[in-house]
Amino acid sequence: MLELKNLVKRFQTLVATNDVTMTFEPGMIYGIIGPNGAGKSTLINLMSGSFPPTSGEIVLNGSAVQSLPKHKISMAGIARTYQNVRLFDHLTALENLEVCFYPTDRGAVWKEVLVPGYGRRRDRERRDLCYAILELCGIAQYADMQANLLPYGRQRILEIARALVRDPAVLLLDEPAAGLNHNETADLTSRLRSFVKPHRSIIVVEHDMDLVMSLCDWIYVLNFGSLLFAGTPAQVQASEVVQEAYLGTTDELDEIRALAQDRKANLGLRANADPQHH
Ligand SMILES: Nc1ncnc2c1ncn2[C@@H]1O[C@H](COP(=O)(O)OP(=O)(O)OP(=O)(O)O)[C@@H](O)[C@H]1O
Repeated sequence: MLELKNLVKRFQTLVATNDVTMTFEPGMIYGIIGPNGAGKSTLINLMSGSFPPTSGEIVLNGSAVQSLPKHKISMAGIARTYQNVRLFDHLTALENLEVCFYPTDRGAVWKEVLVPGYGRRRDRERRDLCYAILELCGIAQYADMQANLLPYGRQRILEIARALVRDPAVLLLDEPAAGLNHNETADLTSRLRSFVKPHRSIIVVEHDMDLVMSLCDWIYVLNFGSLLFAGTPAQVQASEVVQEAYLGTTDELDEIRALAQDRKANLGLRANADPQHH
């Protein structure tokens, strides 16, 4: 279980995260929504250790992790993806997953010397595991293709596949549907459901309301850095406080949907125009 306790993040005078307390139970998919600048990305950056909170606690399965460096938070079981694709462009899809094992390979060097065949067997096991994750993500046919040559939608799934390699307790997805077309988004939605595990929470920050409402078990709504509302998708949709503060009047809902679509399309165009983009 992941708990945020009275989390605060200040950037000079700006309070980007204002006394936020949230709980994420395993086996559930959570959405974090809110208007532009509400503090969604800041929250993901805090949870994944990209920067430390000004105050408050982040507790993963009973241990406070807010002071740990980013790689230790990742090893503790919090994995993330980014708004923009950050793959190793010139490695294959499979290699992009395999590299996740290397920074924590201490001790294995001795075993490779002392135990005949150890290195080869370990590499094969890892390769099989990575291939199985590509299969789970529906992209095994791209295993040997250089990452930057994959279609954009597949690159986004590959990022999620990479985040799954170490079997994380928490999977943080920052705008996973950005740049995806309608069919790709529908495919992503059903795949994300299959990534839920009894020991894992999935947390999605997303502007695509259809995806959030159809996918998430529980939604946290942020506004000006503070937690405005928490509830099921139905409760969020019915909430007047959310409609007023976030969605505006119900008449504006279609407009907001159209804006979200534009944003997705723009991100997709940008990514397609620049496959080297990080
Ligand atoms: N590194 C930073 N330095 C200074 N201010 C920042 C930094 N990161 C975010 N902010 C500010 O914190 C506030 C929250 O930003 P954040 O990106 O978390 O919002 P968001 O809800 O993710 O927005 P969007 O939906 O547009 O991505 C904004 O006012 C933003 O300008």
